[in-house]
Amino acid sequence: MIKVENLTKEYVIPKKEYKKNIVTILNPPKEKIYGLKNISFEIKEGEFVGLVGLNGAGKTTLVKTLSGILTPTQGNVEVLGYHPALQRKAYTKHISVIMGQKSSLIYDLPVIESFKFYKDVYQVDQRQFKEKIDMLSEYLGIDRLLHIPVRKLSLGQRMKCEIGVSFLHEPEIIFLDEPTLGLDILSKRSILKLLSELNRKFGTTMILTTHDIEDISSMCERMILLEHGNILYDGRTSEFCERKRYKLLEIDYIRPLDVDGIEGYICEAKQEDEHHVVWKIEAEYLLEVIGHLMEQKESISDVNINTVSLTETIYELYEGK
Ligand SMILES: Nc1ncnc2c1ncn2[C@@H]1O[C@H](COP(=O)(O)OP(=O)(O)OP(=O)(O)O)[C@@H](O)[C@H]1O
Repeated sequence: MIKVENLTKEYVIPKKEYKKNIVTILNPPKEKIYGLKNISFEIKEGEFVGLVGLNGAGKTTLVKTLSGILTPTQGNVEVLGYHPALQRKAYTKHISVIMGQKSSLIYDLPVIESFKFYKDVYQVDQRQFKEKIDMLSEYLGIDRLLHIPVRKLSLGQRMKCEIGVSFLHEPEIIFLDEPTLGLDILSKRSILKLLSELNRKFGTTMILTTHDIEDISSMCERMILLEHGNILYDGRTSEFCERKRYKLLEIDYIRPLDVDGIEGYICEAKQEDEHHVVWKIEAEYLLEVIGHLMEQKESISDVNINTVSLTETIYELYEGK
């Protein structure tokens, strides 16, 4: 459904600092910035993929390239058999793009007017439109919002309406660029849950970008982690979480601990006081370490296990720790 081969996207921008002379004044030098560097992957129909990465990782560049807004500098992008940037008009009938920072709704008019506008844009017939409105308002719980001007909606309510509008023409793919930006934790959860249900109910392929891996860990089976335009990880989210997750073992001890045979599993040891140490262990070695501690339980007065957040784990991965 989505096939990306050796995709590179460069931006050419004016150089900030350069020596001024007659040549450079007449022809100011430019520099290249890489949005994406030679990346390849495929996405199958019905997948819900999380695109994760820090600021500037290339998430928006990838979404814009996949949705036909940007043209690749090099490489090949094929979505639903289309070349998005070259066949944009025919292609956009099959997709929707939701951007957390931008609204596709008409700010001063009641929400229903935006639905009517997109009905005409996508040439949805009147009977289908009525059915869709009924179904979406019930599903998204937006029926009482339809007659309120967009400007009076909360961010969470607006996002539900954005999702409603984006489903009007039954797109095969929805690109969501940080749809939960600025939402409080409850609205965020409710939007993510809705998206996950819509993906399951309609089989719509969804590509969601976020900074926050915790957002996607429960709903996207697959994640692609980007860093400086490269793919750092592409695979099952659960596998990433299991493999990369760290545990913190807080140990209170009476006598010095014997770490023979397990010292290799302790990524970090923080001696908090004379009888209290915190070990950072990769989750997959936790049982072995606990087993080893059990053998010296007379020396130990208490052990607590905590989990390091996934976001923190990703930051460490970026920093190459
Ligand atoms: N229009 C542009 N002109 C020049 N450089 C750009 C442009 N858009 C993006 N870039 C650069 O491309 C790189 C990737 O940016 P992009 O916006 O795709 O990252 P992102 O992962 O979406 O970041 P964020 O989470 O901050 O939105 C960055 O170095 C950015 O400065």
